[in-house]
Amino acid sequence: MEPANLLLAITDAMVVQNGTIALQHITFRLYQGQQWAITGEPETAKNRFLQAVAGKVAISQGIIQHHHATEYLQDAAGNEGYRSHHDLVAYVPFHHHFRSKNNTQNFYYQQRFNSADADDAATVRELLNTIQPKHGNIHWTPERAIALFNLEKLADKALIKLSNGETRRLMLATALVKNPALLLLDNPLVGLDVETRGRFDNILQTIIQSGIHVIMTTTIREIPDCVTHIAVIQNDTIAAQGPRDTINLDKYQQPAAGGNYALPDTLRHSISTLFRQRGQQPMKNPIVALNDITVRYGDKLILDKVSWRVEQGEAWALKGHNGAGKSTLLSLINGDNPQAYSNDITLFGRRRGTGESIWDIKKQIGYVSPELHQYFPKNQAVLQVVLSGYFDTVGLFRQVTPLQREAALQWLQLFGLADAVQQRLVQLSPDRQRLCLLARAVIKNPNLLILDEPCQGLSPQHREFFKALVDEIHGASDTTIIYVSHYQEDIPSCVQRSIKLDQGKVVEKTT
Ligand SMILES: Nc1ncnc2c1ncn2[C@@H]1O[C@H](COP(=O)(O)OP(=O)(O)OP(=O)(O)O)[C@@H](O)[C@H]1O
Repeated sequence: MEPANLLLAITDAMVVQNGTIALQHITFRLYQGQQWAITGEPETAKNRFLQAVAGKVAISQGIIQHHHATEYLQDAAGNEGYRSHHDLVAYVPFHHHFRSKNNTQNFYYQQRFNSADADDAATVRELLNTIQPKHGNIHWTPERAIALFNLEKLADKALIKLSNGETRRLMLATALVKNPALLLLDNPLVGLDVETRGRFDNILQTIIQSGIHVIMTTTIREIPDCVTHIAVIQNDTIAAQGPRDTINLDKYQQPAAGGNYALPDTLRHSISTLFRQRGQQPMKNPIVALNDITVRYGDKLILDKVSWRVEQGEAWALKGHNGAGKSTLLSLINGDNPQAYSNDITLFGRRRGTGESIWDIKKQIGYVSPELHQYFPKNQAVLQVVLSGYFDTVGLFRQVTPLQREAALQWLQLFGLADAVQQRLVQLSPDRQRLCLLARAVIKNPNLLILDEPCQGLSPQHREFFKALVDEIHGASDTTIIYVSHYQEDIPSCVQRSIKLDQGKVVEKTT
């Protein structure tokens, strides 16, 4: 007989993915009143842990018992309808799966910037109103969830129009409106700005006080105060678990997270060779010149008289809160926003709207962003994804040369993805998918690298690796860099200039 306060029991579970063991010997108990953080590395294993509890991946050995649902399932006896413990579990994944109103298509990546296309998308409130908890115990109404996540001003906005951070907040609200007993959060702080992260502990407290139990994956640096218990994953199993004050987290911090990561000499050599191999065409300055840029959708002003000049070889941080206008600004530079034509923009020494094609612009730019990651078709092989970076397409539709193929394999090797070359992107965990897209961004040795939250969801080790890589690329070439991050410590040291937006206005510039 299990104790009455045992809510979830996992016993000797194993998860196998693509023929490889992702997790094994997992034994875990969640008791009433406990809130758990699952930390450690790799991201894949943490992610699979949550997915196994959520029932998104099957365990191939062991048992998972949802005792929290016992009463709910017993109540069903004789009742209409099918009941499952899934009704009481809400899982917030890294990526959203919001669909258009007619439910037939996913959004596409530039859709947001073509506002006329957005009519098919439900609004925030409409989406929340469609969620019907299967049980009668409703505390979290759509309005309460909107208030908790500060979504009031966005409530009547189409989902597609939301910024990355706004979307993350909506995903959390969506899960809450399901009124779950168990809330599973996959890296919930990722993509949130400093202010929202500061409020996150209070938000979680409020959720917990309403009777919900939380299990979240997170990095060691970001375990919220209200977490009572910690499990540390190492490789494919739980290396330590227990009450928060009994776990010596220092033991599990990767040394690389200290910020002194140095690329091994062999890697540095490979990078400068890869960059020299292709060379860059001489460029006309300025790389970017924006003059009094204004972007508006309906009566909403998104960018308000923004001026900014970026010269070749400069490295800039683009800062600002969620919804400040950063991605919109970048969409003007990388050719994804039709409002570029009605503004005074010069790119790579040429005024926009003077006969250049979008492809002329894109071929100068290596780009990665949360939106690109979200919408990138994930059924292609990793090698193809990286190779598509040569052609600025989101799929590989052309023949590649043996040299290009060789370079792609080298980049994959550098990014630690050599074992995944033939796998489809979807088979990789989100952090490895991100690495693959980063390799895709750098492969053609672009004149301008636009890195919009490139480290989002990466492990501390991968983050440090990537920062060192950007420094190396910047040192080895005169690549211009625009870098967006909500974490100061994620910005590589070569990035010395910064511009900050607040509600679409430039409020700070450091040159
Ligand atoms: N087509 C559109 N119609 C109306 N509003 C829009 C549209 N596209 C974007 N917005 C709004 O413009 C604002 C700026 O969005 P943007 O994605 O540029 O922000 P951001 O600074 O990149 O935010 P984050 O840090 O969350 O990624 C947001 O409030 C967003 O909801």
